[in-house]
Amino acid sequence: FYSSFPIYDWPGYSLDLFTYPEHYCGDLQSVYIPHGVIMDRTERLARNIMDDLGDHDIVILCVLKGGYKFCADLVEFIKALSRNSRKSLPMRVDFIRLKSYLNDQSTASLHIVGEEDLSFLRGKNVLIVEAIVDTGKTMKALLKHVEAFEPKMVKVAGLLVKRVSSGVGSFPDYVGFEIPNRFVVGYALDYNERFRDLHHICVISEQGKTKYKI
Ligand SMILES: Oc1ncnc2c1N=NC2
Repeated sequence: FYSSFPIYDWPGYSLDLFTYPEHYCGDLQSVYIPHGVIMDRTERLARNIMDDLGDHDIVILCVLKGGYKFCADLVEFIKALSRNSRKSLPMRVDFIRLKSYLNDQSTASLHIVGEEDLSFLRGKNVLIVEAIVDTGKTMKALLKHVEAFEPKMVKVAGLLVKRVSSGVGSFPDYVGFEIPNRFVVGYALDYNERFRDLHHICVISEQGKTKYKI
């Protein structure tokens, strides 16, 4: 898979080039992926998904909480394609809530919050939509859990992929951006529930990590 950033150690854009909430002043290091770029990449992923799955009936399984923005925007682009092209993709949208990070460390265990029964996936084509696949441990555990309900097919769309190439995890079928091992926030990605109200995907600063550390 080609790396989406030609130079691996891309530092991100200066914060002075964009707008972001005043209450995060000092808590961010750089704008890593501006909102507009996220949207343009998501639009192309929607076309790839439609090309592959346009003749299926699928269930979108949105992984909360971090995946809610990516999922909402991806579904909007798929809807736009379905009403403006010969192909259309009947979709149902369902949600699963995972909690796997404390501060910026994975807690390794897959913790499903709330409903664990996914029997509605039986015999269905499932597209799991997640904001970030880091080591891949969470996604591997989630795939095992989903497959136990015998879906017809399971595909994964991940906006960001970090270290899965060296980790235990499986590579998503649709990837927005491959990024180096930096802790990023924004576009619903959080650090201890903060920064979900940030438009762009940004690199958190040391001050931000300290300020919101639990
Ligand atoms: O960079 C990250 N930012 C937010 N959440 C997670 C990250 N990596 N794994 C989970």
